[in-house]
Amino acid sequence: MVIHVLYDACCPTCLRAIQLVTFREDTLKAATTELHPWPSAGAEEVLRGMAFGERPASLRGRVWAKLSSGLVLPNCQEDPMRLIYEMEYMAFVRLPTPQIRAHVDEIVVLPLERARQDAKGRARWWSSPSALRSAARALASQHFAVFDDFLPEATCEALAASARSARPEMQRGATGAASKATGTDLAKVLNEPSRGDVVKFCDDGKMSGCPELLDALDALVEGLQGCEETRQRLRCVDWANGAMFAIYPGNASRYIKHVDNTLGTDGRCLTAVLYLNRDWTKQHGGSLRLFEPGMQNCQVKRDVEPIWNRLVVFWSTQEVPHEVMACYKDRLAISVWFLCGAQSLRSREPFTRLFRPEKLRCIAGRDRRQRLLHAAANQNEREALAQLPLDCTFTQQQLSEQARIFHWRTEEDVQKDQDTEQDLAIRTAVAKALQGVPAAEAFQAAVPDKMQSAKCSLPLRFELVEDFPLPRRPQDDP
Ligand SMILES: O=C(O)CCC(=O)C(=O)O
Ligand SMILES: [Fe+2]
Repeated sequence: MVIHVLYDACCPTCLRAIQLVTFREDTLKAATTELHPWPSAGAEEVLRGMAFGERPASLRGRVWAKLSSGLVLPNCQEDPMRLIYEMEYMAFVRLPTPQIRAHVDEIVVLPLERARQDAKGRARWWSSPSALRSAARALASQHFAVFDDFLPEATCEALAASARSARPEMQRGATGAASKATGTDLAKVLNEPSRGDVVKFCDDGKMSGCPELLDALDALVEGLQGCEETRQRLRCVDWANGAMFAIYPGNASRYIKHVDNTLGTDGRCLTAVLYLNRDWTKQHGGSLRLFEPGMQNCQVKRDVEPIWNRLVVFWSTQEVPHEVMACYKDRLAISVWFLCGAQSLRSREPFTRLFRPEKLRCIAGRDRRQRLLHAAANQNEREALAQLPLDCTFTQQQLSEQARIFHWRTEEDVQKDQDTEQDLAIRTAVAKALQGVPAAEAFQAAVPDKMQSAKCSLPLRFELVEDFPLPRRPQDDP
């Protein structure tokens, strides 16, 4: 299980990228890659193993990698950190120990499973007070909850049929980078192997099965709002976007580890995903992998298989980094995000979406105006909100005014606040190494002591945190 890396051995840019990879491999103290200079017999062998569509026309000036899942990462010479991310993942990822597994099952899986069985096939079994309480406890303590048999069978069938008929219109799912890219950059970002699904948003909620799905999800969220453990957190969660139909089309497609609401500014509070895959087995891959809190955390909390009529809900925050593991068969998922009005008021994009009823609906038939006012932090904000039309596009002048009243912050400002000194140091070091400074030297200067002996196993790509507590390997457990 290694990453096969093919590179043009005569290209200086490729060689610098490979130097960085070699440096990281040494400091990881784990064999994660096999390097194949091109041209060579070894490189030809790896190329022969690639499906026709994945094979580069030529490796001149290029670094390509083939991951152990079979997925191909093209053009790593442009961004070697993508490859280093994969190496770090292999070296650091820790599967749940039997103890973690038992603990998570005890809190999250078993209570809801018991409630489901006790309900003996009753529709909306999850809406009983005791089931809701179990779900609220699971969310509060482990940040996620799983519900099997969530919808009536006929609704699932309708949704699956909707997905099949929408498939020709589905487009590659976008990662955060897409919002900043334009033109050819955008095309590149949308062809990323980091996210391989095709998606379609059902904004008007009219696709067959959608009204029933949204109605059930609203009822669930409303139920959770009545539970002590989740009441405060869901206090201003009155909003939801249209359902996103997503198909991962096999071929080792996946969605790498991420947090939905990365900066905690886009308004998303709770993620709900319904899976509609019959006869799904382990061989098909495609589990939703949930990690312990913090993007740098490599400890897996639980893998959830995307089986027919299973709903998983989790916080959209840094508490739940997650990924979709490589899929080897079509995998259908429908996601809906529930948003917090109070958070949405604090920055421009989320704010303006509150005034676009065709993009963002108020859940459970609630009154838009009333929920807007409820989200306000003070009288001044309430007065401003009371005057705005509920469906409006803002002029520049209006936007400046709202920015002042609601103290909007830009993503860049928030990102800067969240960047640690080490993040900056690493970015600088990587840039230097790519300009030709020997990697050891670049990192020595930029991250003094951090890359030395005992601490050298820290992830580069994730935040470098002082004394980062590396989860223990399962076999280290007493
Ligand atoms: O399909 C899934 O299991 C989760 C997808 C996901 O993480 C996302 O679209 O943000
Ligand atoms: Fe996600």
